[in-house]
Amino acid sequence: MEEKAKAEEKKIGMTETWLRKHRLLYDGATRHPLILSIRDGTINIASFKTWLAQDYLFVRAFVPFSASVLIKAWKESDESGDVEVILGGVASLEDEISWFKREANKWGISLSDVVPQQANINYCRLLEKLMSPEVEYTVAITAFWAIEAVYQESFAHCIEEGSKTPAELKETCMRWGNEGFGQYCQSLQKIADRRLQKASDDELKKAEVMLLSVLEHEVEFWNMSRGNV
Ligand SMILES: Cc1ncc(CN)c(N)n1
Repeated sequence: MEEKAKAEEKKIGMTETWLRKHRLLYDGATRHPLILSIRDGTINIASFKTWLAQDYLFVRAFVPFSASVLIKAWKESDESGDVEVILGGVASLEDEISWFKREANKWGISLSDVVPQQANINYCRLLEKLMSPEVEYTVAITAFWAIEAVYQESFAHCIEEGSKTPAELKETCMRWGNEGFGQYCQSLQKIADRRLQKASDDELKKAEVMLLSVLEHEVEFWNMSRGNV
């Protein structure tokens, strides 16, 4: 039976079907040693600072990518509600960038001196490719959901009961691990599932390959902090 029919039979979306199929890679992205070290309190602060500085640069590139998804939703979506959901995400990025600046200041990081590492350059390149008008909305929204979901799952794990996350890192974990962000990710997942249900086989293949690419880039992104271990 083809995957789409299997998903329908099990009453789960295509994204969940893919996450089950690629569990190992998804766990690699959401249960990375950096995340586990935050959760168990053994984090090396230099690793955290590397992640923070690199992620600031990533988020700056994530702004135009998010805007490009918004444009695709406006042009291609069959449901007007998609625009509101994505707009909410775009709007929150201004606050996120301000937060990065404050947080960097707190840790004595000069953001203007941060040089992007190769994994970051590669990931930002992927975002740029996704911004192309040739990339279908279905593929772009799948990537958008996956990028946000990895952070949500990762940081939510650090604030679950029993975690020993250091007090000074709790705010960072709350930023992506909070319930509101979780609901936003679920809304994105619903949009992606709705689009994938109607997608052609060719689009489905492209979206699945894109999901794998996002997960691989996320793992590489976390790995940058290993230079400090
Ligand atoms: C690498 C990365 N991936 C995802 C997110 C969440 N927007 C982020 N800030 N940085």
